[in-house]
Amino acid sequence: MRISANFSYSDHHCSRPGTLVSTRAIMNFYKSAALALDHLEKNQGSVKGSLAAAGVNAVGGEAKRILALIIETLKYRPVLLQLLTTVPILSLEKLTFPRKTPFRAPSSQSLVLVLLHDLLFSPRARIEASDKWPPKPAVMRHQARLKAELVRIQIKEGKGRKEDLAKTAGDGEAVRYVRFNPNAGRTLEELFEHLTKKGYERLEEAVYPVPEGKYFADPHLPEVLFAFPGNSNWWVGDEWYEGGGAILQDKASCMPARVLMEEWVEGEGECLDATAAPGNKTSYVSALMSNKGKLHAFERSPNRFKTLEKMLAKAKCTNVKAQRADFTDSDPKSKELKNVTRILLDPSCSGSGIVNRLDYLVDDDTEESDSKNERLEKLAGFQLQMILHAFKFPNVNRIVYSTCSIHAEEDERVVMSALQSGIAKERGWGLARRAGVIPSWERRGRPEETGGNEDLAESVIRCLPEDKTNGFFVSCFVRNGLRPEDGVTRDQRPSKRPRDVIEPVAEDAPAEGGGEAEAGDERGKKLKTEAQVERARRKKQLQKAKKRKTVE
Ligand SMILES: C[S@@+](CC[C@H](N)C(=O)[O-])C[C@H]1O[C@@H](n2cnc3c(N)ncnc32)[C@H](O)[C@@H]1O
Repeated sequence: MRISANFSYSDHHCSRPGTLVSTRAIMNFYKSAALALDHLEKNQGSVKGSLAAAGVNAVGGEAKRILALIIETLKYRPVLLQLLTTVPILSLEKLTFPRKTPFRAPSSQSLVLVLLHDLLFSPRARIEASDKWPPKPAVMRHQARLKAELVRIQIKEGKGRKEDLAKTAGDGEAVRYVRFNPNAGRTLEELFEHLTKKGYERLEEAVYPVPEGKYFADPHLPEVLFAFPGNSNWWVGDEWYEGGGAILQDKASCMPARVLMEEWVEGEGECLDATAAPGNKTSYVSALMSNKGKLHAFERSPNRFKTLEKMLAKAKCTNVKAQRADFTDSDPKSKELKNVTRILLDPSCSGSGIVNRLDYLVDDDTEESDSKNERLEKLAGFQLQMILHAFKFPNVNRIVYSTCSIHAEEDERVVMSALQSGIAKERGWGLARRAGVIPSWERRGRPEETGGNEDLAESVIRCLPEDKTNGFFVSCFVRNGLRPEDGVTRDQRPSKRPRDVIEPVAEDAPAEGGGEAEAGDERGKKLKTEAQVERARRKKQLQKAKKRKTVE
C-alpha cells in the first residue's frame, strides 16, 4: 500500500504560496485528525469514512491534508507510542493533555500523536501551529529528549533512516507465542532444557522485538506463555510440539481461559466451553483445571468438531467431554449440565482483530457499508443470544465472553445489551471488576461505549496489534457484579446509551460469520441489540429527510 501525500500541511507560518490559513484553522486541523484517529481506534473502517463519522466537516484540500496526516500518523503509530512510554508527555503535561477530555474533543493521546508525527516525521519537521496554542509548547518542551530517543530506537532497530520505522504489513507477527501445556505430562523445567539444547537463551525480561535466538516469559501470563522472535520455527517437527506440550497460541487468545479460571478451586463444579473448535482455549481451561473434574465442550460445525477432537487428543486433555451440538440447544437445567459453574463463550465473530495490515484504512467507503454493518448486526444478535442462553444456567457464577473483533458492535455493545436484558437483571448478572480481569493489562474498554461508565469500561480488556497480539476483546460476567446503573462516572453525555434489549422480534434467525444459521431457544426470532435499534432509527430518519428533499 502506498499513500500519496504530495502536499504540505500549510498555514501562515510555512504555507503554500499564496495561502493564508488562520491559527484557529490549524488547531482544528490537528484536532480533526486526532478526532478521526479516535474514531478509527474504536471502530476501524476506512480513513475517509472516519472523518465524516467523527463529525469532521472538511472538504477539498483541507480534507486531503487531514487524511494524509492521519495516514502518516498511523504508519508511525507503533514508534510514536513507544516514544510516549519513554518520554511520557501525557503525564508530564497533564494540564494540557488531561486523561479525560470533554465531549467532542479528541483524546489527548491522539492529539499528541498527530503533533509528534509532524514534529518528528513531516518533511518540515515542525508543528504547524502558533506558539500560543498550548499543545505546541507542551510538546516542544520535550523536543530534545524525543529526538534523542528516536535516534536510539532507530539504532536499536537497525534502521538507516527514521522513515524506515514506518509500520509495514506483518509487523504484528514480530512475536510468536508458545503456550506450555502441562497436560502433556512434562514439566516446564524440561521445556526450558529442551529449548537450551535447541540453542535458545531465556531472557529474564521482555525485550521487543524479541532478539534472535532468545525467548522470555510473557509479562502477563508468565507461567505458561513464552515469546519468541517472529521468524522462529523451532517447533516444526519438534517432539514438544508434536506431543502437545508446546502449543502455538496468540497471547490474546490465552486471556479468556485465564480470566475464566480466576480463583478456581478443585471441586467447585464443572466448566463448559460453548464454542470450542479448534480447541486452543478448551485445552488451556483443561490445563487450568489440572486435567481433573469435567469440562464440557460444545461445537456445532461437524468439520470443526473433528479438528477439536484431534486437538484435544494431541493436547492430552482427558477431562473434556466434547459434543457436536449447538450450545443454544442445550438444557441448562439438565442433569448433565446443572453442575456447571463456569462458561467460556468465544463465539464466531467478524475476525476484524486478526487483520494485521493497514490496507483497510484506505479502502474507499462507498460501501462502508450497509452490508458490513448488516453483517455486524447479525453477528451481534447471535453473540447476544449466546450470552443470554449462558445466563440461564442455574449454578453458573462466571461467564467469559470474548471475540477476536475490534468492533464495538461485537464487543462492548453486546456486553451492554446483555447487561440490560431482563434475565441479567433478574439473576444479578454484572461485570467482574478490573481486579479480577488481568488488571495489569493496560488497554481496557471504551467508556463511550459503556454509557460513560468508566468502571464498566475498565472491567473489560481490549487488545490491538500494537500490543503485540491480535485484536481481541474479553469480558467477564459474574453474579452481583458491576451493572450499568452502578454509577456513571464520566462527565459526558453518552454517545450511545444502551437501551433494553428488544426481545423478541419475529424475523428469521440471524446468520453468523461462517454463513451458518444461528438458532437458539428463541427459535426463528431475532434479538436486537441497542446498536441495531439505533441504526434502524437513523436509517428511517435518513429516508424521511431524503423524501422531504425530493418534495422540496
Ligand atoms: C471463534 S471460534 C472458537 C475458537 C475457540 N474458542 C478456540 O480458541 O480455539 C467459534 C466456534 O464456535 C462454533 N459455534 C458457533 N455457534 C455455535 C453454537 N451455537 N454452538 C456451538 N458452537 C458454535 C463455530 O463453529 C466455531 O468453531
